[in-house]
Amino acid sequence: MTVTGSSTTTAARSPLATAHAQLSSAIEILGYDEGLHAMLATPRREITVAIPLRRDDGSTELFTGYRVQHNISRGPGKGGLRFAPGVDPDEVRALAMWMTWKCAIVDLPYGGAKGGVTIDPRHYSAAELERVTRRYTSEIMPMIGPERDIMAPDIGTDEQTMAWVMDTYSVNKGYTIPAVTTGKPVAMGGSLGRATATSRGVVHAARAALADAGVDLRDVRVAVQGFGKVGSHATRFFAEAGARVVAVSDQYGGVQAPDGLDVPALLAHVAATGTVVGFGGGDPIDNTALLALDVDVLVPAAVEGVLDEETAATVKARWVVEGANGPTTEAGDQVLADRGIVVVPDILANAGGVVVSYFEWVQANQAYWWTEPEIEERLEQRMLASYANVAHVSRAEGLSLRDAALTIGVKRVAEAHQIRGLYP
Ligand SMILES: NC(=O)C1=CN([C@@H]2O[C@H](COP(=O)(O)OP(=O)(O)OC[C@H]3O[C@@H](n4cnc5c(N)ncnc54)[C@H](OP(=O)(O)O)[C@@H]3O)[C@@H](O)[C@H]2O)C=CC1
Ligand SMILES: O=C(O)CCC(=O)C(=O)O
Repeated sequence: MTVTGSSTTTAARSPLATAHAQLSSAIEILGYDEGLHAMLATPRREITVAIPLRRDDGSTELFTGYRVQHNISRGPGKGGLRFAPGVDPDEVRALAMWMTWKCAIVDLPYGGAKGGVTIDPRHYSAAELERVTRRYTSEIMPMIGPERDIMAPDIGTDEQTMAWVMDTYSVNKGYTIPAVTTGKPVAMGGSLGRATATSRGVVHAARAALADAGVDLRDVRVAVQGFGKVGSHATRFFAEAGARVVAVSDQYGGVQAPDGLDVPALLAHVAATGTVVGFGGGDPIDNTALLALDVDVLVPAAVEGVLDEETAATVKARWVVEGANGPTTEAGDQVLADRGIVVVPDILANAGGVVVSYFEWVQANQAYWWTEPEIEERLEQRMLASYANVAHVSRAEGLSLRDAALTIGVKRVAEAHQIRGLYP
């Protein structure tokens, strides 16, 4: 297949190579032809923008930003904005493609999109990050909007970033348009429950997968890689549900305690120091060793590609529940499958965030706000129903959970194309 607009010569471990391999697998299972394959593999629209920054010290730096709308057949583009030093166009394309399948799997009226800026936010002041965010937003303005493409936080961005995007967009339009972003502060149109939604969804998905094997969450040991917005709340919810969280990490390193970490004390340590490293209630562990710990459930909740052919061979967990997007490479996936390890895939396991983003968008469009119990209940229903559907297809068709989820998502998107008359 020749795919225009995206590199097919990406290194075997790149997120885009992984995303393309996953799509190819779904296309083969579904028996779709090469024309449809090429269309589903190719982003509908992309923009690359230059972002000059006047630094606080008066010097100037230039950054590059991207927004990719992978698919918009089921509705507007939807997906996060990432600030990280490794952001490149192919990574954003992969992340946008995963958003398309994810939104379709949990049956949201959205396509898939993603954005990124190649910047390490740890090295810039809040005022500098605000200027970068506003310039990025101004540059991509023609592509976004509540009916076109709706942004949310991802790695290196947060609710403050979404407030700046929303304000920049609104000021340019001349009136307040809260529905252009989700994951905003609750005080200005954000939804209750969005900040914790991805993590709650991860725990719902883990609980459902364990239940399929007759295992209770209270009887498992969990390791979580990544202690940001997804990993930190997931750690808390696993512990609150009675699981024993025995290891966590961030990009500086990790901490383990075989009898279980004291999670409230760990959260207090991170609030005080900004890292899990140095927590007195455990021993140091590095990120690679964490993946190989003797646990029941492993939750990669940091970056892509950490479970490759080599590291997957060291995993001792029975379940890998993907909080991060794309943590497992194609080769890593095969190794895990060969070893009988159940992978609850990212496009299902971490969909809780976009589900509550959808709730936030609906609330903003109606200017009517739901209660937290309403949101939590609807999130749980959506996650469990989506998991049940994926598990059913997996059993009925003899597919891995990833292939089952992919075929559901890809099929729904292909059907939208066919019904709208865009294909054939
Ligand atoms: N936020 C959301 O709602 C959603 C996020 N996701 C995905 O979840 C993952 C995490 O996102 P999020 O929590 O929002 O991002 P954050 O920026 O809040 O946190 C990222 C975490 O990963 C750690 N990290 C970064 N690089 C590495 C590394 N090389 N090894 C180990 N840890 C590392 C960071 O460490 P440090 O704290 O030291 O910087 C931080 O703890 C991403 O894959 C994202 O796409 C998926 C769905 C929704
Ligand atoms: O909440 C959203 O809109 C998207 C979150 C996101 O970027 C993701 O699910 O990967």
